[in-house]
Amino acid sequence: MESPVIVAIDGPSGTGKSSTSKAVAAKLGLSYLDTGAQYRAITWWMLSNGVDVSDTEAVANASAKPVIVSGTEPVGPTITVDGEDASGPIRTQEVTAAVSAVSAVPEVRTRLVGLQRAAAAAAPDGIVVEGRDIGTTVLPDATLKIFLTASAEARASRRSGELKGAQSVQATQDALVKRDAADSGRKTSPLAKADDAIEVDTTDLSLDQVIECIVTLIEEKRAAR
Ligand SMILES: Nc1ncnc2c1ncn2[C@@H]1O[C@H](COP(=O)(O)OP(=O)(O)O)[C@@H](O)[C@H]1O
Ligand SMILES: Nc1ccn([C@@H]2O[C@H](COP(=O)(O)OP(=O)(O)O)[C@@H](O)[C@H]2O)c(=O)n1
Repeated sequence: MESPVIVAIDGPSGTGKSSTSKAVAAKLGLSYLDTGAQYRAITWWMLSNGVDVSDTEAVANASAKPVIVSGTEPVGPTITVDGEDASGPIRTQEVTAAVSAVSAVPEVRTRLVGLQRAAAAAAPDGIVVEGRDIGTTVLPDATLKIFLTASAEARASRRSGELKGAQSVQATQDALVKRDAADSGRKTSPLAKADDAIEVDTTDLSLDQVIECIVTLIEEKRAAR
């Protein structure tokens, strides 16, 4: 039997990681894990339980408490915190504004990286895992590593399409750039391209083109084994 294929997809916000990873996993019959959703989930728990997210020690001390479970089916990924569906509340702007501070705390990362490696090891046919440090830290031996990029303008316009006018494109772009800087500048496994990752600039590509490109790269890797 073929050994499971492990695909790491990293990159800044709005480059298309989630949409591409889900579609690629569904096409190839692989599992799917959104690690950003896990960082959002732990952040939501901190905010809901009165933990001051700017207090690193308080966040570290609470980091083992929430029970976070991710469902890895690409057509219907799920996330629960202490048994409660968290898929809606983790997408609020309040969580988005706080997540970089929480995800910079080493104890939070150690906890979630453990869950992420366990999910990859448990995937029967392989998995597509998306995030910021999958190729560099979580799964350094991945079969294929992709680093997605896109201009800040393209990313902001994609995101504000999703927010349906709740925020101006400029405000969305400013918030994205600020979060990328925090994620790239933190000490513990910052957002970074692994040396052996393939960079794909999605600025002028359609979602279908990006999906096709990654499916082809995976098939090439499989054929070479
Ligand atoms: N290549 C692309 N061209 C146009 N829109 C895209 C492309 N890739 C993704 N999108 C759209 O951009 C938005 C953000 O994509 P998403 O997959 O959530 O990015 P990320 O996970 O990197 O933050 C979504 O609305 C998605 O449909
Ligand atoms: N592997 C990962 C994934 C996300 N994150 C953090 O989680 C946040 C939210 O990730 P996300 O993928 O949901 O963000 P979007 O790009 O979808 O808005 C990021 O801004 C990072 O602070 C991380 O630190 N490491």
